[in-house]
Amino acid sequence: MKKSLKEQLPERFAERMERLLNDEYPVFLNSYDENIYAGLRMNTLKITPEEYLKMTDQALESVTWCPTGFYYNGSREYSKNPLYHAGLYYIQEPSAMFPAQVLPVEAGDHILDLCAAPGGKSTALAAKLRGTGLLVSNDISASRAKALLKNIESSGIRNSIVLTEDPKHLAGPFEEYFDKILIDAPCSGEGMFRKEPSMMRAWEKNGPDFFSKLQREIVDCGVRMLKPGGMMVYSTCTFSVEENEGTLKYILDNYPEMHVIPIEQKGEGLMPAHPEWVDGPEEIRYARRLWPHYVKGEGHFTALLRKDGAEDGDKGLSKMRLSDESKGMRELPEEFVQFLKDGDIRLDFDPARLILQGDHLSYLPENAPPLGKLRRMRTGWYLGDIKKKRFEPSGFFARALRPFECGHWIDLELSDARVIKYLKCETLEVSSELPNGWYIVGVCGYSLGWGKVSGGTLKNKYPSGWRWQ
Ligand SMILES: C[S@@+](CC[C@H](N)C(=O)[O-])C[C@H]1O[C@@H](n2cnc3c(N)ncnc32)[C@H](O)[C@@H]1O
Repeated sequence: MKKSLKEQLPERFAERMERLLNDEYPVFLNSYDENIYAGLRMNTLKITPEEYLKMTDQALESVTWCPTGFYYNGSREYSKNPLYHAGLYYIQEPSAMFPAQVLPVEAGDHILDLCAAPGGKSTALAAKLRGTGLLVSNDISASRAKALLKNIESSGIRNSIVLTEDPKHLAGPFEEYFDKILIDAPCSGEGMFRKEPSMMRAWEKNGPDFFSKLQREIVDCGVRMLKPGGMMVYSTCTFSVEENEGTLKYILDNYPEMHVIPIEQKGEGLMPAHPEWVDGPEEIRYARRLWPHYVKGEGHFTALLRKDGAEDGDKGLSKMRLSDESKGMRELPEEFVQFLKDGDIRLDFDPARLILQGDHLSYLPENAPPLGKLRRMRTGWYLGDIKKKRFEPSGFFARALRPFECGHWIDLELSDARVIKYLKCETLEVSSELPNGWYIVGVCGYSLGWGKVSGGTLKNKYPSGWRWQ
């Protein structure tokens, strides 16, 4: 007979939890018999929750600790919905919405998401920035960062840089550079055993001892990169004391300028952390534990910290120690100008922020830092390629455009069969009256990608890697 989830828990894990939770342990254990919760978070760069709820008859219940988050029934319908493909919402485990919600983001902030793949928290932080400032999303794993890049691009985020560096290589050049930092640390994943039972096997190989050491190395880098007066979120999806209260105690012991501060965001079932478990200072209690027997979500831990010192308001200007090898342009390339004119694109581009790397034309976020030789996947808004004296726009360019920014826009109703055909990269029939040229194909006013019209037929330019399966 197949073992229940409870019976599959690693023995050492079960023993530790029993010791930790005492009388509460049986209730905690029973949570493994309960269903997991599926969540989605609205991408407010594109739509507000109110606008989305008006558009749909879906029954969505609010996540109490995230105003843009909702529970849904877990049906595949949500990931097969063209509105999902248009980047209107991100599918995210409800407890995982808490850390980005907790970071108080202000317009113009320079934010670092240090362990960012696959981008659940980066996409939320970008939405909070509302197109201002800069988001640097980093993950040490280049393979995991591919998913991060796709999520950033399909969410229509223009002001981000995606790096794949070891945090140790970032700490020097970005010393005291960031206003806000989120460290959603690699961890032993105990809080995810119910959702992803395969993590139990991984835990047996590398558990809390392994991860708490790694977390300390990462937070050392994070603290260095935080400006005086800046704020940092530290989060994990594990229960272990070493990786949660233990890492906070490590930060407080080693960096007297860092303090754990109260989290303003309220929500049902959020519980205080436990300084007494590590014989640590009382302020550790401000951090929040999300236990599966108290919240409608998986296990998580989140702390908000502040570094002493006054914020100087001088966002992003710092002692960067890298040379700038990607200089902006003096004027817009001819091919790009022609494309903007033909596609009736109503945006002003500052040539000094345009960079050409090989064929790739990108638009840098305002005051983007020089990156020297740091390993990167994207520098800003990747617009397209200049090839054979022509500009070929990227899917990312399309995704971040809104109807009032582009006159050549073919908008389809959700019920139009051509929407799915488009997402499957098929050719579409369009009105023969449409002048030839590049067009955005949109659904309900939200951009999906490019197409090229010629004599009543639209040649599909949807990125093949994004193809509807
Ligand atoms: C919990 S996951 C991050 C999830 C992500 N924040 C999100 O919301 O989608 C932790 C990430 O840390 C990355 N990681 C592991 N070791 C790292 C290190 N030394 N520096 C930076 N990232 C690291 C892993 O590749 C993994 O993607």
